[in-house]
Amino acid sequence: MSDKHIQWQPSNISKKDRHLLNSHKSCVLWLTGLSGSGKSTLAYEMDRLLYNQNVRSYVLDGDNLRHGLNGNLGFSPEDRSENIRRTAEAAKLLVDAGMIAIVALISPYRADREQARSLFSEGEFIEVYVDCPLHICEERDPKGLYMKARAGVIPNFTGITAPYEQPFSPEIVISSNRQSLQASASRIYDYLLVHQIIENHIPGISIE
Ligand SMILES: Nc1ncnc2c1ncn2[C@@H]1O[C@H](COP(=O)(O)OS(=O)(=O)O)[C@@H](OP(=O)(O)O)[C@H]1O
Ligand SMILES: Nc1ncnc2c1ncn2[C@@H]1O[C@H](COP(=O)(O)OP(=O)(O)O)[C@@H](O)[C@H]1O
Repeated sequence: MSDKHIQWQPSNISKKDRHLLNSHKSCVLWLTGLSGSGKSTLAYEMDRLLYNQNVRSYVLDGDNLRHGLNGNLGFSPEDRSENIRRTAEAAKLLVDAGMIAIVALISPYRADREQARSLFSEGEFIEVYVDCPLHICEERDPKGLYMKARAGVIPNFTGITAPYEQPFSPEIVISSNRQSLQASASRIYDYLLVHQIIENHIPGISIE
């Protein structure tokens, strides 16, 4: 809650000025989906793709944020809401700084995602549903967490003992069990081009 004695300090440089400097617009790519659906893999692939096209981007990954900014939060519905609120505020700062913020959070509740969306202007919040059937995520189990959740070692595990609410109308749907990683990244890249958030840039430094 903001205090009535705290005033907003305006900047001399607008978001539009930063877009001019960067030669691209800014937005948030909000990747939501089950654990193991491929959010982090896709987020970092997008980051590399954008970097190689001279586009400023940065990944806010749930696991990483829970080591610092969100380190005091657990997995109750209230803590997940707070996790999403803080991450959305951090993404808003990156968008204000002229960057493409790539958020990879399970963000299982629709209401929390809608709250996050409400912080942004029209067209700035791009919800990407990383769709993957639970049984495939469980087969992948890249961190062995589903096994622990089934064994009762991890409580409130999304998809097993806690809910995941699918988005009703995400801007982009990725089926990570049917599309390759490269095809998924290209799909998002094309969305950014079509919506004139980025243009085809002259490639700069290349990261393999
Ligand atoms: N109970 C429970 N449920 C779901 N996930 C769990 C849980 N406990 C730990 N983990 C690990 O934490 C990562 C999810 O963190 P998020 O910040 O993305 O979650 S949330 O958006 O607040 O729901 C998640 O990362 P991803 O697998 O990358 O999604 C897990 O590695
Ligand atoms: N098309 C795909 N897109 C993303 N990940 C994929 C794909 N196919 C297989 N995978 C694998 O699925 C796993 C997804 O793990 P991760 O990216 O950590 O998911 P999440 O961040 O959603 O928990 C990785 O081991 C990745 O290699």
